[in-house]
Amino acid sequence: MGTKGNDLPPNDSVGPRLLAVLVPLFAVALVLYAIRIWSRLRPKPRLTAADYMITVAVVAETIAIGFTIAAVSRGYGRHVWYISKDEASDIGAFTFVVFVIGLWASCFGRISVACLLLRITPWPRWKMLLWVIIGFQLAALIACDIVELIACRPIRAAWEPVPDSECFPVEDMWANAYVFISIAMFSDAIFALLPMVIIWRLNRSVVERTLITILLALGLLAVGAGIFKIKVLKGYNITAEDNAVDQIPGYMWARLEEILIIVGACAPLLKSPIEGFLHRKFGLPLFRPVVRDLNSVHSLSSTVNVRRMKFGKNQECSHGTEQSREHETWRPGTSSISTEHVGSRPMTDPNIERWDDIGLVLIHDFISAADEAAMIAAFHAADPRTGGRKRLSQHFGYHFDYTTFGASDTRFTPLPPYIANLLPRLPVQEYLPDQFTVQYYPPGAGIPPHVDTHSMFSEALYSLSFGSAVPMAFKKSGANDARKMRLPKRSLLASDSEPQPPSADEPSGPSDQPAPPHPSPASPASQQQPAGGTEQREAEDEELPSWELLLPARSLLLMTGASRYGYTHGIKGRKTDVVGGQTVPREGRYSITMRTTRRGSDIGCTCSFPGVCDARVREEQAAVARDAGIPWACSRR
Ligand SMILES: O=C(O)CCC(=O)C(=O)O
Ligand SMILES: [Fe+2]
Repeated sequence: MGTKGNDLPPNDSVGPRLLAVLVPLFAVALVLYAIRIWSRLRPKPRLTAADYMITVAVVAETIAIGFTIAAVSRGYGRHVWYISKDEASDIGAFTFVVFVIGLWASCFGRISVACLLLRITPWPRWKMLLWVIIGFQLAALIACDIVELIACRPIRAAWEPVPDSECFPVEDMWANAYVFISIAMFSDAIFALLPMVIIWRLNRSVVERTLITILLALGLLAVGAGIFKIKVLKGYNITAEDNAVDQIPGYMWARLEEILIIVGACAPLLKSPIEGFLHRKFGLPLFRPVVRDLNSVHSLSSTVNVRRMKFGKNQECSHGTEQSREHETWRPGTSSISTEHVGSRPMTDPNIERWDDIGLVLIHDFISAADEAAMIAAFHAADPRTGGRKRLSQHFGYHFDYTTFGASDTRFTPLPPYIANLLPRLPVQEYLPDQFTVQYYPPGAGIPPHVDTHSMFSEALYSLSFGSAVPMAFKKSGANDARKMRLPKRSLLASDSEPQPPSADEPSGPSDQPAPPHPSPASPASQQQPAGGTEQREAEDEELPSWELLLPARSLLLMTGASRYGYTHGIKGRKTDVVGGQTVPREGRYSITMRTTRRGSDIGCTCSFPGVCDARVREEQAAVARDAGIPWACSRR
């Protein structure tokens, strides 16, 4: 020993202080992890790759902390002169395990964050980057652990003196560590940056976005710990006699980094539990979209007394089976819709027509003639075709996905100014559309009757009409529509590039339906669930209320509640329409359909119109198949 007698430092240990920092923080990480997994398992299991990855990280860190405690109990943290040979050997072996396994905790923690970001990132380039990061993390983990394990022959020489052993040169081991640290820092920087970019583009309330950002920012603490680790490692002398004690600060920062990665990865998932807690304890509203009074946002209505528009309880697409069962009593024709209310105008503003009982609002002159001309020019600058017979579509924001009737996760086209400028003026401001389909309907083109997918899009749907007027046909959904939902293929395809199958629902010829709408009350027969076969169902569906509503050029239609969930809408493919008793030839008509996508656990629907809810239909099909013993793979949730 080089240091003798009085020169020896006192026989104390920094080990307990090391544990005093690491153990409580690790306990916090475990609690966060438990809450995360708990919230992902209830009401029904929704574990994703990110959850499995973080579980690997937590198991690895549990082992690392366990071996750290074992090492401290054998004297890790004491000066070398007060440790026996056996203790030194144990400490060396235990901390060796921690170095090898600790890498798993940090790597799988980062991979878990990457999996989470992959789910919410719409941009393919960022997705690619995330996959590259996952690849690098795995490669670095494997390479680092292999180097650690083969560095010394025999392996024991890595932590205790062994005669005639051979180890890699110290410089090579440092190079290995620096490569790993660089990859880690790069990944952490991306993880810190990317969520900010994504979250602030989501159509969520500012409060919600701020909460998610703060929670995600916790991950930045791990970056800080990584920087400290590098700092102390730089000053570390591996050949110093008392190097086990000198190692402790670097050891502590390395474990802190691992634990903070786990904390950072779990924290954003706590949004829902925190939201629920704030709601229960302090009565704060849930982060749910709320519908604003048209008066307060729309200049056209600023001087009139518009009835406040809210989603009634039986119109809201809410979560919870109990509530949805309760709503199953809803039948076409039994709501408070009657000719008394429908078609009347409860306000004096001639620009706004509304049918509150079915949640339908039509705002006339929503855009100016100059805006209309600019929109038409913008559409044809991108697609000059006007002579065809088929509907043409252009997609902005998340593209409409004609295979799922939802929105693409990956295809996103930034909004042109003419669409972006509409957003602040939309009546429902609490959530804004992020899926836009601009369509051109040449004379004779239409769109089959359909209910926009319940599970994939939020309640409010918009259709902005321009170019010319067209009657939109509404019909209460009946058993026949429910039957159609069960067919494997439905199609709204229409553009030349996306051929539209012929639809029996699109007869040509003049309309004999007047506008504005006057749906007749349903006959008692239609209020019963039909018991007979297809023909009987179709016959009964014929009796359901239907009407056509003329959508004038420059008007904005807002569908919510029953008109959104419980009615089909469509445009008959005709060359002429009867408007006010006059036969009017159709002209080219344009529309912008605006929808808000549901993502992740928001997908799915237990709303008041289960008969035509696509999510419910899939669940039913899966249940039937399960009961019949047929393996069924389809479940969107
Ligand atoms: O063109 C319209 O106004 C409506 C289009 C529509 O219903 C749809 O794309 O789902
Ligand atoms: Fe639609």
